[in-house]
Amino acid sequence: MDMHAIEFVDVSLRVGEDTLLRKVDGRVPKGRIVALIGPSGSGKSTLLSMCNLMRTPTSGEVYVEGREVRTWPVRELRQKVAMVFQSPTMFPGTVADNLSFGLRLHGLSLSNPAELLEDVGLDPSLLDKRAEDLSGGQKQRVALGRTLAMQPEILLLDEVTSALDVHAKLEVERTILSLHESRGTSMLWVTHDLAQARRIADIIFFMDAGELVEVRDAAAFFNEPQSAPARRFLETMREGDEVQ
Ligand SMILES: Nc1ncnc2c1ncn2[C@@H]1O[C@H](COP(=O)(O)OP(=O)(O)OP(=O)(O)O)[C@@H](O)[C@H]1O
Repeated sequence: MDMHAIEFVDVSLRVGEDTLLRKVDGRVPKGRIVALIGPSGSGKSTLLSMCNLMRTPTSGEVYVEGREVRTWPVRELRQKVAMVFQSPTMFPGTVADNLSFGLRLHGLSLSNPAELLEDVGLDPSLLDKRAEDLSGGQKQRVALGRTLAMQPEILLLDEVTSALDVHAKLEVERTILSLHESRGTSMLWVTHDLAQARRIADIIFFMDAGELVEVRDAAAFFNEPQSAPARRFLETMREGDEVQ
């Protein structure tokens, strides 16, 4: 039995002259939340993209539930490992249409859209509204609901609250945490918000210049980062006003 949702083994990615990822080794244990943090351009989004075959390594392997990603049928993999982005795209049509979008691509329909909407903290009366008329926070919840309709076991979250105001950010964050509790979904969550990383993470992955420099228990990391780049990063972020 494999206890890891995702496992990176010596993963490198080179594009032309550039090395985007350098010998990344790390594990996302099943049912845990890993916050992926680090300076802009350090390779966080690139690392996420290796988990569902949006990109493939130049060398090394990525395992999802013990199976190397390149041996998964791509549709099956993307059902199991779903991604939510910073700015949710709403398709023309109603909220209900948007919730069932992924399932329809697989020739399936959504059995209980009202319940799904409640799961992401929205009122079922919104089902018939035009999705494009929703607020940013509501759109992000619909995007989450659309992803959850596929019943993924692993969620890749790429700065999913950074386009939201503080109130909507906390609400969406709480929604994700309660889904995590009820469904046990494993998560690899990129965030620029250190206060958020402290609130949500079991484990921290700290990246710098394409390397996964620290993989640590979250409390231990914030108490005492071990590497010089992590210490510098925490100091810079604490001086900035991004963190409240
Ligand atoms: N196709 C590509 N070819 C060359 N360089 C690329 C390509 N895609 C991304 N990069 C570079 O790879 C580096 C890592 O990018 P990535 O988006 O993964 O960083 P990030 O840590 O997610 O940054 P941010 O926090 O700003 O979103 C950046 O320097 C980026 O410019």
